[in-house]
Amino acid sequence: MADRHSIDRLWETIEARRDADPETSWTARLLSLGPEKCATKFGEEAIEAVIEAVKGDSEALAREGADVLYHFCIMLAAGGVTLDDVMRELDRREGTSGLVEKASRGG
Ligand SMILES: N=c1c2ncn([C@@H]3O[C@H](COP(=O)(O)OP(=O)(O)OP(=O)(O)O)[C@@H](O)[C@H]3O)c2ncn1[C@@H]1O[C@H](COP(=O)(O)O)[C@@H](O)[C@H]1O
Repeated sequence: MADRHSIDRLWETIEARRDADPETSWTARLLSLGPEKCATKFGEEAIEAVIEAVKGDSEALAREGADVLYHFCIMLAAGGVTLDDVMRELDRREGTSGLVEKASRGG
């Protein structure tokens, strides 16, 4: 099983690559393109994962899922949002059913 904290290490790597040479780092190259391009790239990767999910190819979905998580972190980093910000929001929601939350909004 993957280390629970591998996404934390990935985030640290992304932050460390922020000012790296775009010729030698894909991360630095993506971030140098700006928030819009990074968000577009995330959307493309998400669609590739959707395609594998619909096809029912679980190995391909796991690979595309990794691409999605990496490019999600890139989009956050480009937009000035940290992984901790997202985790704090998840923590805040922990224990509240989506059904209860939706009902509280009249849904
Ligand atoms: N997790 C990743 C990771 N996941 C995906 N990718 C790259 O994201 C790129 C996606 O580009 P493309 O859209 O061209 O590829 P594609 O999705 O296959 O699309 P098509 O070829 O079908 O068009 C590929 O080059 C992948 O290698 C990643 N690049 C880097 N990382 C992590 O980031 C670290 C730092 O990488 P560098 O910044 O490159 O040093 C690495 O050590 C990894 O831990």
